[in-house]
Amino acid sequence: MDTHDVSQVSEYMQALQRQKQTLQNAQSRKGQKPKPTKSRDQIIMQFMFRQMMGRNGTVDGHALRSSFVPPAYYPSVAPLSELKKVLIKDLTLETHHRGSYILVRAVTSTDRMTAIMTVVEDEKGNVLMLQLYNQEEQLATDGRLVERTVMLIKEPYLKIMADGDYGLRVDHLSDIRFIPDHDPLVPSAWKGRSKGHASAGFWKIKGNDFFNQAAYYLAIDWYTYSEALDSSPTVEEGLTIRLNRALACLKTHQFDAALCDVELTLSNNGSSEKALFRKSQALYYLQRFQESCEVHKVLSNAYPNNTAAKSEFERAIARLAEERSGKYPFRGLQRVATKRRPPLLDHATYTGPVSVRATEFRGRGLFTTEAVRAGDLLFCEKAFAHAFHDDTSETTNLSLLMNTETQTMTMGTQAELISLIAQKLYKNPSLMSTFTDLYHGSYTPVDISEVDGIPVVDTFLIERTMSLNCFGCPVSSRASHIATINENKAQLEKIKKQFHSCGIWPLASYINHSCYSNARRSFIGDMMLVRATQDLPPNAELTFWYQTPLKHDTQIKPLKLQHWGFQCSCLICQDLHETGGVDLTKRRRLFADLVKTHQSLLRTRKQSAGIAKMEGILATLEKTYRRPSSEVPRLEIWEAYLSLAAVHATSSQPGKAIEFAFKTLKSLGYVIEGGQIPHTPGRKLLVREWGLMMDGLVGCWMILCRMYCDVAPDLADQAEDYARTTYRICVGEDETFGDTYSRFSNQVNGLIVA
Ligand SMILES: C[S@@+](CC[C@H](N)C(=O)[O-])C[C@H]1O[C@@H](n2cnc3c(N)ncnc32)[C@H](O)[C@@H]1O
Repeated sequence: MDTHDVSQVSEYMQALQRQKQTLQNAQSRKGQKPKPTKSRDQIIMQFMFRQMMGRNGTVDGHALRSSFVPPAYYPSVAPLSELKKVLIKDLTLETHHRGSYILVRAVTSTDRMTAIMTVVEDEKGNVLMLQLYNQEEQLATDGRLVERTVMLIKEPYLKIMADGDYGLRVDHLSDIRFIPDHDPLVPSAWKGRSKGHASAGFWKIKGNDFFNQAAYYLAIDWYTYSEALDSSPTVEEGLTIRLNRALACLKTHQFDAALCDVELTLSNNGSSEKALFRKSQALYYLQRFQESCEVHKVLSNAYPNNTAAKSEFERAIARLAEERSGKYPFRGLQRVATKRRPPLLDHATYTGPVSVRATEFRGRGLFTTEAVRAGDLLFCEKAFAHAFHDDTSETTNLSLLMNTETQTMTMGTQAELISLIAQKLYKNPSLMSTFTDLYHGSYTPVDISEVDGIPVVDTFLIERTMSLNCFGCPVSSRASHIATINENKAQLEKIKKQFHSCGIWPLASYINHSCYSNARRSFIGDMMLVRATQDLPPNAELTFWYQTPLKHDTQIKPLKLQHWGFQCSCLICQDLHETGGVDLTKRRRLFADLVKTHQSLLRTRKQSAGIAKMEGILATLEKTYRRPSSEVPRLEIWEAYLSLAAVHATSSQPGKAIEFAFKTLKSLGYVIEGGQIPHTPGRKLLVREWGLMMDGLVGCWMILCRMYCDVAPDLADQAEDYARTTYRICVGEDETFGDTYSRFSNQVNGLIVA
């Protein structure tokens, strides 16, 4: 949704076709034995040369990676004890070697492209390229994967790589294990100097050394040896080691594991200060704020002088309050979102009056649980995962993600988002169902969630789910709103690029699409806010746009929603479908004429002829609609009306300006009572029914407010209130309304920021 889909762009379609051809060629060799054309030394030299030479193509001056999603295959769900060891010579091309595992050792350092790459050898000294997908970047830098690291790959997949060489490709995090030196699986020829019988204290000190060097994964390994080996730690030592490991787990975002370690410590010593503190932290980062506060309560009673714990307690209390009330310090959120990179905000999810239920025809949907008013906050959700693209930075994480099976291509941070989700689930399996419950089309996942005590994470399930549920997002909807209103091309272009950032918001993912939507999403950093755009009764199904219908310069035609496998059947789409060919052709012609006349009106000083022409076209265009606008909004004409309202406001014609502002609102389905000129004092301005929500409507209400100041002052505040509500819906909050709009602005639409 709002991602940069380039599936229909010919330049990229060719790349997709080429990739398909490469795959087909590779498939034709499936099952064959590889015929190596390069010696071990040549493969290693070539890899090191590429490491030195650097990267591939650029887009808009930025390096662009291509990321190909291979044909989907399942992660290994077999316990290691059931797998048979094989060597490189036993592998065949384009084959998933089910029932086997291979043990390899890195013979080079790593290189980071779309995957982390290294050359590996088996026990016979034969070598292959190894491509590890979806791993966190630190894997290549924090000491976990260096020359001589031993790895076990379950059910290995040997493929022909893009350059024709052979490589082991690992897409699923749970298919690879990094094997410590002391492990019995490591062949004696590869073992370093054995430290197998050192004391628990020795292992702990080694772990602490790594911890102090911020090599947290290695620290965890050493702490773990001290438990696993026969080093007979004392009870005291065992508890300390667990506590240290819990801290290293917190540092590496393995909150489930941290909880597990502290729980064990607390079962021995229920009042351990460190264990309580670490527990409260793990719960906080798992967003279990209520539980975190409960642990903090115990902690603060037992250790009232722990100042660090006190401030963390305050933080947890603030999150709990947000979670319960939906009240946020929005101005502060906006400030942090524009400064922090990536713009990840430390705030809680608020779930308002909504719940997920089955719909009649479109799977599950999100419904109101009570009556809500236009502008009400339905929920404010922290991203489950968020991949940020910083357009101002020299380095980039942009990639072209291509899936030949689903024929889709997106330009942006989707490839990174897949990796982030995979890592999060692998590290915290307690969060698995939040993501895997989301809609994933026809993909059938494996039904095993854990093997040998390790979570099974299916990258292809993540990819399918991500592609159907991912939202493109700006850093702040306020910035996009301002750029839209200013029609600042350069800024709009920049904002559009920011939609290369994307994320997953699970609750929002249950909202189905309708062009005639009744809810709207906005973003502040990685928080998505969804507000009602209409007054809604209880049990109303919420809908928003997957794509904005009829954006500037687009044709009158239904949205392309094939990617999600449905056609919109809302009233607008039904009406478009039912409108006869003659009327539609006429509407298209008139619309094109309107856009042209509008553009020349903006360029000329002598506006009267242009205004008259536009009014004439609009009057004829109105006749091509069969149903009243209160039933079916008229998406093609509201902008022209708004423009005319602005023109009349500029030339101090309040009557005309108010008339066209009302026509703008009416064309979008609004039903308004009162407010017409001449005004009867005491008669209120009331939106009886809200129509479609557009950014431009804030300015429309501000035009009304300013005109009323002259001709019906008692209505000015009401119009401004509607402007504020409209702003709140579009931007997410209204704390910054006064910083953005004013009735005393130089611009007729009230905007006061450039
Ligand atoms: C992001 S999910 C929305 C939640 C989904 N309905 C569920 O059951 O989880 C997107 C999928 O919902 C369905 N969907 C959304 N809007 C729809 C609509 N207007 N008509 C039919 N199906 C729709 C499509 O299957 C689409 O691929």
